[in-house]
Amino acid sequence: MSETILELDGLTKVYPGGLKALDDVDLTIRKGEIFALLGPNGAGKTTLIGAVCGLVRPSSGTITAFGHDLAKNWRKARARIGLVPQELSTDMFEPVHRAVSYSRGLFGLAPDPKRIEEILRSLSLWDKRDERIMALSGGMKRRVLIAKALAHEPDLLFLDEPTAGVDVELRKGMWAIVDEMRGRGVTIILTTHYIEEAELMADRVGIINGGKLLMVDEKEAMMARLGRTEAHIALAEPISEMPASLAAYPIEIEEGGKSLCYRGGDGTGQGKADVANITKALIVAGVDYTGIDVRESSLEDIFVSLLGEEAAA
Ligand SMILES: Nc1ncnc2c1ncn2[C@@H]1O[C@H](COP(=O)(O)OP(=O)(O)OP(=O)(O)O)[C@@H](O)[C@H]1O
Repeated sequence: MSETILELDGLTKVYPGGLKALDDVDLTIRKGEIFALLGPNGAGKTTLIGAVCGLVRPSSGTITAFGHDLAKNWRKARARIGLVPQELSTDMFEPVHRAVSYSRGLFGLAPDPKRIEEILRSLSLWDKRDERIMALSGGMKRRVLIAKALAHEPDLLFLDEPTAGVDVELRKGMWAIVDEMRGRGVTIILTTHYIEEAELMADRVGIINGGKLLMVDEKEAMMARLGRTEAHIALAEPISEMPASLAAYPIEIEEGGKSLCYRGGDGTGQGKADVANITKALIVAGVDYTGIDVRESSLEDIFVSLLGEEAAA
């Protein structure tokens, strides 16, 4: 088990006015992992990041980063944490290079032009280094945000919706950058609406809604535990009754008898095996079919059904 670098214990934030944006959140982040925090709008993701980065004062609970209690020793821990916020709020009039160098200095690190050049080059910003940030495209501005966060060589990096509103190409570029940072041993916590992004990048996933962390698990384990298989079998002739040999399966007659729908399995291949057995049983029962469409559920299906269950509870 690798080293814990961030620990939230009972973290709660109640905003003035009474809104509970974080509700007793416990979370442990391990060195080197990519953790995706998934949640709908207003779930509390940005508040959680803000609490760790010193932008939001927790109402109760503790945050321990790199062994320091943030309430007592904020500066030491904060110097090792980078934040790529959703939007650029300052520096608009500054040239790229100066803004990024300045970010490094903010954390008390000595100037290191070589390192800044390396960062700017890796983000394809070197050619733009003398341009004012305001003159850059949205995608380039986002890269500047990343460059600023990397300038002080953080060990823990927060990416708040890194690819919201960016085109597919830049999104892929961003994933490549995240991958490269992972390779350098940086621990990454990213928030995202794009579940595909979590599915692709994350080692572990946390699902947050209404300030509550509903579930945290290894991505693969979550998908195996909560995943389902859905199969639609189109029949050659409509049927009105299910063959008796299929009674034990989670299967229903749909489309007025024209198709059968199987919803079951456990995300580990059981569903596919069931579907194979069902098709054999259909042949034995003399029910002919013309096509089968099998789909394994995605993290998105799991996410949607978890939120749905919570709303129904
Ligand atoms: N400064 C504030 N004062 C009062 N309420 C706030 C403040 N900041 C956030 N909130 C509220 O707290 C809740 C959580 O907001 P937060 O920004 O953390 O959610 P989020 O998960 O990051 O959402 P999004 O995906 O839309 O960015 C929301 O209901 C929001 O309106």
